[in-house]
Amino acid sequence: MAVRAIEWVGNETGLLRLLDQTRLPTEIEFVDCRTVPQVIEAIKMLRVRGAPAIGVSAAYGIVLAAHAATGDAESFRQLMREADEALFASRPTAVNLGWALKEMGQVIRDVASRPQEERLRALLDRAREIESEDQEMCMAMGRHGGPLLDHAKNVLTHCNAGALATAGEGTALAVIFEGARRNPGLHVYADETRPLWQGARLTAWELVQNNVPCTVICDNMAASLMKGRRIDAVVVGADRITANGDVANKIGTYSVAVLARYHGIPFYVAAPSSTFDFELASGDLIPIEQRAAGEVAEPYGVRLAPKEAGVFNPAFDVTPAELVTGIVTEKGVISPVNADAIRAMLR
Ligand SMILES: CSC[C@H]1O[C@H](OP(=O)(O)O)[C@H](O)[C@@H]1O
Repeated sequence: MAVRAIEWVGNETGLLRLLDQTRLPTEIEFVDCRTVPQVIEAIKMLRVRGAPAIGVSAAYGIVLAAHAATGDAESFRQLMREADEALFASRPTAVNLGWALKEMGQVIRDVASRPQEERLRALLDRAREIESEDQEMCMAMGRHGGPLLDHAKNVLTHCNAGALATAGEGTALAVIFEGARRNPGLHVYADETRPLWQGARLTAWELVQNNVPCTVICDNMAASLMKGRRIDAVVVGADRITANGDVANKIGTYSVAVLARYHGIPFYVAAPSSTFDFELASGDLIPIEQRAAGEVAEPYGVRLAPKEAGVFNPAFDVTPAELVTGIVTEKGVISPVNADAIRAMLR
């Protein structure tokens, strides 16, 4: 994809340029972040979104924080701790955010007593590594997952787990793009993914940009397509996978997984090792982000429900491991999913 979701511009004193995904698919606009609050606003407003992309953006946010942390070692540590906590609090479900901040935290501890120029260079080097590692993991997930679609005609995906959600080609979409390269007849059904339409606005845009045939459907249409034997496989991304293989992903993923199981359709999850949270035993422990009522009841300022009505707007749900046919990681496909298989593959 020619347009990058995330780009560090310049040297150690540079800035973080983010593609503003709230403007897609009709406008290509960027936001230049020079401060941590600007990065936090972009994450909270989903200008940048997707578990790996959030992690990479937070890593660069730590570099931006260091620009202002020019004092002695103790004041540096204090300011960086405040930046870490503020970035960590921006969105609670995607574990990649916390993972990236932990990685940057190690560098902060290592360089706190060094001159400022050395601090900035070390932090930028690690943030760039996190970005390039994610790019490599996306390619590897494509390699491992693409063959799963060799005999598929139609694949369904939910939300957006593509280049817009990562630093590379995506997770689920990396599998689908490689699947389309190996199997040129592959067609994709993209759930629109209410309430923020990541599927219609972002996944369809990425597929069209990459000349992969796709059809946008409402989230309530997948069942009929499956009943009509129009779906051969499902591939989705993930925001957090717990030690037992339970998967947190965009709201609506669990519904798709139940439907796929009922109709005997393989349900794959694509996620890098940075999406696994071995500190949580099961998915019921995953913090689920609750978002504003307006996203459901008044999108783009159009009132769709009475103000007096309550609104339920969880951003994610949890699919139990037993509904997952396999998890595509950068180290291979874990199937059938279980805690031992995950640990053996990723540790
Ligand atoms: C490759 S992670 C993509 C993952 O993130 C999305 O959530 P959001 O758009 O709210 O950041 C969705 O759950 C995707 O599957």
